[in-house]
Amino acid sequence: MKPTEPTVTDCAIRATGIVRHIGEGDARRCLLDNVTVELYRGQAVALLGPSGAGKTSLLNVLAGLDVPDAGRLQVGDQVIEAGDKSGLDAYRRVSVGVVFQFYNLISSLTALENVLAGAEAAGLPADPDHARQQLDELGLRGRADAYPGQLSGGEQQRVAIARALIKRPAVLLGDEPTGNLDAATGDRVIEQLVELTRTRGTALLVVTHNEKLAARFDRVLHMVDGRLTQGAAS
Ligand SMILES: Nc1ncnc2c1ncn2[C@@H]1O[C@H](COP(=O)(O)OP(=O)(O)OP(=O)(O)O)[C@@H](O)[C@H]1O
Repeated sequence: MKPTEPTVTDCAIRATGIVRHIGEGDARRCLLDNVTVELYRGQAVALLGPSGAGKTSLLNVLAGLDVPDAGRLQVGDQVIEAGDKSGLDAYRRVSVGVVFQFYNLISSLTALENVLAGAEAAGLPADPDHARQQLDELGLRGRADAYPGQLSGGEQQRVAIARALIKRPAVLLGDEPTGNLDAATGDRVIEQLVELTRTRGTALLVVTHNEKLAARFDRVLHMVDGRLTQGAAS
């Protein structure tokens, strides 16, 4: 079931007028050209576009990993202007979870310890019961004490999702989170992500090349040459 039409108060994060360049002098080029986008609580959004369109660049700005040259991020009452480093650090730590194509789990830590590391990075107390519950929610009951090397790709990605969600971020971002998985496993991971988005009221944005997967989302954004061409308004 799709969520009801979002209202302005359902906005989890708003990025306004985001501009990002890279390089100097003649080599300077524009990666993000005045991008404005809103993500809503409980709404799953896919970001499609050709290779080099700027999808990862946008995700990295929304994740607080890259600093834009201009524009602002707004989450709840908090407004972070371009250049506000401490605001961006707090935003990244508290408000955003990110999952990547290659999971980025710490191989010397168990699944449970990886999830606890996600809580600690957000300044939350390490609560093993809560971390176990988070793993259970992702269908990983009984796998908490396994190391990443003992888990399948799909299981590792679900641990990475649990690690990102343990702090209950306002927004969860995925950069090709199924890119390293077979089609059936990728499908199940997306299904779980969309389901969790709805049950928890998190906003979800997933970069994908896969148009079939994109059809599983509530809304699809298209990016070309650093601009959102379709779907930026909900
Ligand atoms: N650090 C960087 N230095 C130089 N160029 C960069 C850098 N990061 C990105 N680019 C360039 O910016 C453009 C946008 O890259 P980006 O990774 O955001 O695109 P994308 O849409 O995610 O592509 P893909 O689908 O292939 O992952 C590309 O032309 C890329 O080569």
